[in-house]
Amino acid sequence: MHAALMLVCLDEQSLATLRVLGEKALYIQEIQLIRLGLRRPLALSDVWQLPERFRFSAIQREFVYNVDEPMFLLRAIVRLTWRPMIPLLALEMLTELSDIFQVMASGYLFSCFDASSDYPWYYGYCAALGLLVARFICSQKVHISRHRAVEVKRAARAIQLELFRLPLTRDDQRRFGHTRVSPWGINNLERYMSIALSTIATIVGFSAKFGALYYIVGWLAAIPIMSSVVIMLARWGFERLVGHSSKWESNTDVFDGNVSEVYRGIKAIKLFSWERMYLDPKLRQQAYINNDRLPWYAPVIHLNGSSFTWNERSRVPVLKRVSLGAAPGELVAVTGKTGSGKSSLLLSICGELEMTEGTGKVAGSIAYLEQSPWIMNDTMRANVLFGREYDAELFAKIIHACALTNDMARWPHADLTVIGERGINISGGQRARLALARTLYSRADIYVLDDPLSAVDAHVKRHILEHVLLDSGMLAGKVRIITTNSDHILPYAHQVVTLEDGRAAVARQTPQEYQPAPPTELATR
Ligand SMILES: Nc1ncnc2c1ncn2[C@@H]1O[C@H](COP(=O)(O)OP(=O)(O)OP(=O)(O)O)[C@@H](O)[C@H]1O
Repeated sequence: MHAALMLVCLDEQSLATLRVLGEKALYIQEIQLIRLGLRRPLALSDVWQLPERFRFSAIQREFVYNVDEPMFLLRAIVRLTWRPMIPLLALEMLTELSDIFQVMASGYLFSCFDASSDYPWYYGYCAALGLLVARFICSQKVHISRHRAVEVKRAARAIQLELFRLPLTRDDQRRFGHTRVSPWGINNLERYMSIALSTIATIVGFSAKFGALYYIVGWLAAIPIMSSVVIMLARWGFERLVGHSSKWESNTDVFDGNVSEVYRGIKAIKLFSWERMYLDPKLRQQAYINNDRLPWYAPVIHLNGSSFTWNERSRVPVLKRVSLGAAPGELVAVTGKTGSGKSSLLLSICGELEMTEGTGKVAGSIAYLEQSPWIMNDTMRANVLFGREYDAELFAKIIHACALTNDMARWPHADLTVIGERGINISGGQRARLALARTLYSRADIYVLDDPLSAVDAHVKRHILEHVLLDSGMLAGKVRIITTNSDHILPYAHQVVTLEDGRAAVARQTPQEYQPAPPTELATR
């Protein structure tokens, strides 16, 4: 039965697929893989290939994403499911008919035992054989619906992953969040699809049964159908009567749903070997650029009445009941007297301090710039890259933004000059800008910068404000939390957090537009 199911459901690759399935049944591929693994380390290409229609390329061909088309999702579902669903529905119909045939065959079989019956001798054998075959077909009902569930899962996963991936590959403004499909709808796609398809299967099954019964008993066939409808209505009414779940229950449902959604997504990527496609560096780069197009994945900071302590034992809070939120594109300036807890607030956001009270959420990758940055005994370039891949264009952009171009020109080997303990000495200002460049190169979602301008002179300060920190700079669109002991940055911030004895007063404001100073030769310190 399984082989029959595979044969009718698979496309032109069915024979190859069946061979693979046969090998799988005998564990031939696993044994070969183990033997290969004993000889040398395994690579991704050593793992056996999936059948063609399960491959990502096949799914991409079937699925054409178009946000302008209102029925695109329905169309995608139909395109992805109709081919395997038709034979499955036909088989479901066959099982329903076998149900009826079973009753009829039993009737014939019993009548053969009647001494007065004038049926020929082989009639009973045929009825018994028919009964056996009908019972076998009926017993396959569960496998057919399981097969349907697998098909639904595959189609739903493919659509979900494409809905997530495709907007990342686009440069235009067709955002994921702008589709007509809500995130909740996408998360529950599999459930909706399986409800819709089982409804279709039920209708098909009912029709088949009704047709067969009508053929045998005429309009009396309507009685079981009517009773099924009455039972369904009664069940629906009963569920409405007692099924009002509490808000807590529904919130738990949403939470559970989201967590299992994440697990299912990971499983699907692994199961269908789609990692390679997701590891495409171009896609990752685009995902980084378009990150703000995904509103529910956007990096955020949200502290609600949160207290933090340095000392896990005494739990004396250094920050008391801080409430603070920051969204992408916001610059938050943190100010206060020395020792008021500015650095502690930044480290709390980085997750370094223990939260003793309240709630807190920080979503997104964080780049942290400490007050006294550490410089490696290595080249200037290595100090900026910090183990990351060299991107000449980005590197040059960052060097200019951090006002390091002139310094680099004066060093004997430019960016390959060795600096640090045994290299040339660099000033405090150069050290600060080098560390800032390293922070920028990390390309994080959230930038947590502890007094980045404290060691640089007024000219350089203006340059960095304009080219890096403010809305005109490289970090525009990012969450920026910056501590400062001077007033330079405050007018340009979206929020000003004033700390006093660990308590935070948060003031929202409309940031002033930065007026760039006329270009001058940058002095370095
Ligand atoms: N690593 C640490 N371990 C224990 N306590 C610390 C630590 N760092 C800071 N503190 C304490 O936390 C409190 C706030 O210090 P924090 O460095 O956050 O202040 P600040 O406002 O950043 O000061 P400054 O402007 O001088 O940098 C101080 O009482 C300090 O002693």
